[in-house]
Amino acid sequence: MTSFSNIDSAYALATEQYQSTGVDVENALKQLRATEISVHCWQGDDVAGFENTGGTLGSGLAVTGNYPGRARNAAELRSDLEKAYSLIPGKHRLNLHALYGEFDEPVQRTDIGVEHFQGWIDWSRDQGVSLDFNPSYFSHPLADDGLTLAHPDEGIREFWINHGIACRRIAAEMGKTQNNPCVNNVWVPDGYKDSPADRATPRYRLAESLDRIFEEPFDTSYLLDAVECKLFGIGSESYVVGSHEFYLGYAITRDKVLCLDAGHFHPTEVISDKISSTLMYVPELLLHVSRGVRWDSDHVVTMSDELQAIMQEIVRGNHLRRVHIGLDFFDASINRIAAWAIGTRNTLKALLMALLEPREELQRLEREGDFTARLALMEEQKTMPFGAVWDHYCATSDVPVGRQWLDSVREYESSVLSKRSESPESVIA
Ligand SMILES: C[C@H](O)[C@H](O)[C@@H](O)C(=O)CO
Ligand SMILES: [Mn+2]
Repeated sequence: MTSFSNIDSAYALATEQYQSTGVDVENALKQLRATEISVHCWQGDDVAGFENTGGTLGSGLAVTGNYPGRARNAAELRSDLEKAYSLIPGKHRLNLHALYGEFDEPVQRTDIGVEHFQGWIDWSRDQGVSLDFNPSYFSHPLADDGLTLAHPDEGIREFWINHGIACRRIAAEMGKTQNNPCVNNVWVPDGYKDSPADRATPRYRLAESLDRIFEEPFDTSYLLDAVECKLFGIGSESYVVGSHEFYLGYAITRDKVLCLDAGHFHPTEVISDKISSTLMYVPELLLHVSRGVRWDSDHVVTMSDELQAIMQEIVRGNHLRRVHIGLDFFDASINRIAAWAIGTRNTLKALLMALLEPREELQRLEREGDFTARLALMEEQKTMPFGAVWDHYCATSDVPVGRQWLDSVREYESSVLSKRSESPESVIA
């Protein structure tokens, strides 16, 4: 275990070293502390939610693994989230899906209201955790054929439009209560497994449905509408109605937040290179920080080159105020709280690394055409004592330093998670 005096002296040495490159470590930590990551609720229960309809996850989403201890109700999910937040330095948000409402009896998705989320709103106030929201266009009989807002059947389309309208109202209430904008992100699975005969008409239908959903005006100081594209999913391998080009055009023409999910593009295509260009035309971005592996877009976030590039882009472009950083992964093959801790800590670490770059110097060298020095300094940066600054940040934020967080997860696993039944039985609490 690292002692506090070792952490302090390593931090003092690191600060000196960063200072010699012109980097103000305290200022970097101030910016890090001010950045709230929107932690997604669905890692905690394998995207099951609390509708208790017995339906299975579908619409191109799949969670693999059967690690014991999945949260089976809102009380368990909140307890697990509190545990996860206690391992992550800083104050962060919670990203809720509509199917995580608390329902005493079956409620149609068109009829959900803020009352079904009062438990979450009260919890969020007590915890000082602001909420973001998402309509749920999956795990429902009316989404079983893979079409929702672009469905050719008007009645089905209408159902999903009304779900979208209900969700915006809930999100707006959340935003008002917490006194900061709730980002309400729309992702629909719509697409075809095989080559479509008509690529255009479903896209017109999707745009029309979205326009209907967004008709009701809300102040952007408490509701921000975001739209999320995808290249392909399971069952929509040949065609996705809401492609990148579709939503880029939609967000630009309707002044909406564009969501870029790191797992939603071709494996050789990266979202880090899309941040600066899309921000020229849309007001703000929402990122779903994720990690694609082959066909799966949702692995736990690791300290990959792309994660670092995403954070570098945000910081180098001075975009922190216009980019909402959310997470999107689900892994049921490992301890779910550890998954949250690993993914969120990595996201913050990558952001801190980016904040510790001598960016003015790097950009000056580039302007002057000194690409030799630019490359040399970028490479030197990789062996700077970043870990000492991170450890200091964790210690001063009262969260475990280094690998100690894992002990805390293990303790929770044996005292809480292991007591949960393996059956998918749901307990209303
Ligand atoms: C559960 C989320 O809404 C979902 O992961 C969505 O954001 C997505 O990325 C679908 O592939
Ligand atoms: Mn996503």
